Amino acid sequence: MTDHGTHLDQMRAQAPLVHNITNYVAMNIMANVLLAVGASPAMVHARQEVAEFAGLAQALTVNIGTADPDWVEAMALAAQVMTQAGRPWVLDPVGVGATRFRQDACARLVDLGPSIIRGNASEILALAGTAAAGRGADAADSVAAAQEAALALARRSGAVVAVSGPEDFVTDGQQSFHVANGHPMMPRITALGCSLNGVIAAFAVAAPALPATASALAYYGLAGEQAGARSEGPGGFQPAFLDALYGMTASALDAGAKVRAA
Ligand SMILES: Nc1ncnc2c1ncn2[C@@H]1O[C@H](COP(=O)(O)OP(=O)(O)OP(=O)(O)O)[C@@H](O)[C@H]1O
Ligand SMILES: Cc1ncsc1CCO
Ligand SMILES: [Mg+2]
Repeated sequence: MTDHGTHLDQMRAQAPLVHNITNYVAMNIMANVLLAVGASPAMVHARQEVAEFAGLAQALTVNIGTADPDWVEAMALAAQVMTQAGRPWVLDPVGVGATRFRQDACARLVDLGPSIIRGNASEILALAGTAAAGRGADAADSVAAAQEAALALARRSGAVVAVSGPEDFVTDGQQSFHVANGHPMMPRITALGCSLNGVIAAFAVAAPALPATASALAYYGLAGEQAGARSEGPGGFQPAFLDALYGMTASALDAGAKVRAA
C-alpha cells in the first residue's frame, strides 16, 4: 500500500468537519491534533443537538472514556445519523473490559455499524469477548495477542478494526496490515489514542476505511517518531508532536511509512 501521501493531501484538501463525542480528558488535545492535521474539530455531546450536528459533519468519533448514560444516548443518536447517511464514524471502546456499563454501551454502539473500531490491545480483546475482565484505559496486552480477536470482531461487526500499540494492526476481516511507525513516548501522553480516532475519521472521509486507517496510523506514528527525536520527555513531546503532524508532507509520509501486508 503506497498512497498514504495522497490520502493525507486529499484529507487536507477537504478539511473535513469531524464531530467528536469524546471524553473530558481527550477534548483539548484531540481538538488540537485535528487542527494540526488540517481538519476541523467540534466537540458536541448534548443529547438535544447531536443528531442535528451530526447531519452537518463529514465524520464522527464516539469514545466512551468518561461517558454516562445520557452521553451513550447521544452517541447512539449521532451514530445512527452517520450510518444512515453512509458517512464514516469511529468507535473507541475505552476501558471496555473494566465495567458492565462499558460493555453494554459498546455492544449497543457496535450494533449501530461503526465504520472503524480503534482501541488498544486490551480493549479489542475485551470487546471481542476473548479477554479476562478488569482493565482501565491503558493496554496490558500485546498487539499480537489481539490479532485473532480483531479479525473476529471485524468479521462479526463489518467494521475495520485497528489495534494500536508498539506496532499497529488493522484489518477488515479479509485484508490486514501491520503499521510499524510510532514512538515509545506516545503511550506516556494521555489521550493520544483518542486523538488518533479523529485523524482516522478525517482520512476516512476521502478514502475507503481500510486504506484510510492504515495511512492515518502511519502518518500518526511517523509524526510520533519525529517528535520523539526532537524532545526529551512527555512534556516536550506533546508540542513537538503537534508540530510534526502540522509539518508532515505527502512525500515525507510516503518515504517514512512502514506499512506491510499481514
Ligand atoms: N510502545 C509504543 N511504541 C510506539 N508507538 C506506540 C507505542 N504505544 C502506542 N503507540 C502509538 O501511540 C498511538 C496511540 O496508541 P495507544 O495504543 O497508546 O492508544 P490508547 O491506549 O487508546 O491511548 P489513550 O487511551 O491514552 O488515548 C498509536 O499511534 C500507536 O501506534
Ligand atoms: C485517562 C482516561 N480516563 C478516562 S478516559 C481517559 C483518556 C484515555 O483513554
Ligand atoms: Mg484509548
